[in-house]
Amino acid sequence: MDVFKEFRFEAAHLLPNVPPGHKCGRLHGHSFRVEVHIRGPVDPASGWVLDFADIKQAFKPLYERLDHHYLNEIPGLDNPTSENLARWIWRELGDSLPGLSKIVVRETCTSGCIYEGESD
Ligand SMILES: Nc1nc2c(c(=O)[nH]1)N=C([C@H](O)[C@H](O)COP(=O)(O)OP(=O)(O)OP(=O)(O)O)CN2
Ligand SMILES: [Zn+2]
Repeated sequence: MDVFKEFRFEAAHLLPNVPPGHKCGRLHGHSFRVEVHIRGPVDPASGWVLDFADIKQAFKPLYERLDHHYLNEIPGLDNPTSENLARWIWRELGDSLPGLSKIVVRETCTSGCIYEGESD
């Protein structure tokens, strides 16, 4: 079964590799939403796959680095597309979250990406 926790943060970015005149080449901000999904069996004693609080704890250091920051200045996020942000979050969470199965990044109400690991 999958469980997930959603996080929200505010951040600024620009996309350095878009064609000249593209709106995303200009500095702008988003209220990003990120879902962190964990897959595993439901423990019969606790009745859960993983305590939601454990996901929150694992994401906290990333939240501190992302919220109200300029994403382009974060090492590894010099081209902070939704796709690169999802991959960066996956890698940064690393071994701290066994069973990590999916990262969903929503950049706006209408756009985002779903990342399910290095094979993507
Ligand atoms: N595949 C991707 N395409 C785009 C990304 C991205 O990360 N991956 N990012 C952007 C921009 O950052 C932009 O801020 C968001 O794009 P968009 O959905 O076009 O934003 P709008 O608010 O203009 O969306 P509408 O709902 O169409 O008004 C661009 N592309
Ligand atoms: Zn943007």
